[in-house]
Amino acid sequence: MSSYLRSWLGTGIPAARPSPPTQDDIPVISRSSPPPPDEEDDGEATETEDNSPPLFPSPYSAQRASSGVPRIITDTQLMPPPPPPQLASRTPGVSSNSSSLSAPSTLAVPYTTTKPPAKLNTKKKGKVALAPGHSPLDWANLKASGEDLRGVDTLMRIPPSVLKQHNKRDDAWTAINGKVYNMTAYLPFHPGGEKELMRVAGRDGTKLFASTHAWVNADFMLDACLVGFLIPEPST
Ligand code: HEM
Repeated sequence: MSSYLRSWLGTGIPAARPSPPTQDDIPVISRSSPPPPDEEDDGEATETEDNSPPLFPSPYSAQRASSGVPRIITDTQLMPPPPPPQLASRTPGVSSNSSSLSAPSTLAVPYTTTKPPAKLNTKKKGKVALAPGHSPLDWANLKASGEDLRGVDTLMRIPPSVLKQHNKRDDAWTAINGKVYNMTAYLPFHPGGEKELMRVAGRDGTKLFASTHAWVNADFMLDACLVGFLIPEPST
């Protein structure tokens, strides 16, 4: 049994010992311990309660006598730690691995924090400052007011030649997706400005409208301004 324990406890302990420990090398055990086996033991429990666990190895075991208290081998003793990374000479975001084909170092600073942000398209997209009382909400209120924004009594079939005549600021029509709108009242409400809106006055503005803001619902914005439907030019 003791040889088994010795082999178990001896795992990882350097084989070469300077000299076998003497009795003086064995640590003094100061706590109350069971009497040595050669002392008399009447087998009765002691009166004071002793809840301390027995010492291991047993204070009088051959194991303790021969080798002293076994050393506890730590992981560091078994396997030396890796060499420290060259933190001082490290360039943030650049892998210390020289191979360009290798995977990026996990210590590398995330790409997003090292790369300067791509230049945002700061070019003004053309939103203009609308005059007071010409916000989108004001336009919605004007539409709902019931005021006549069409300028015509009935919906018409409008050929391009007729549309072309309504190309002035005070009389501006345009066709979008086959519907013709009188956009005169809307001009000061247009977030892109009157000038841009006038580019489609008197003509089919479907293409320009869609390429500028396909997300805008022209049918909803100008429903109160509908004057008719675009038809092909009648042949003469
Ligand atoms: C005739 C129908 C049109 C209507 C109902 C209309 C409506 C609108 C609306 C609601 C916005 C605000 C969009 C937003 O904030 O997302 C807007 C912005 C704009 N519109 Fe129009 N628009 C029309 C035609 C045009 C045309 C023909 C042009 C000419 C290029 C144009 C140029 C612009 C521009 C440059 C902006 C600012 C875009 C931005 O800020 O991103 N619009 N328009």
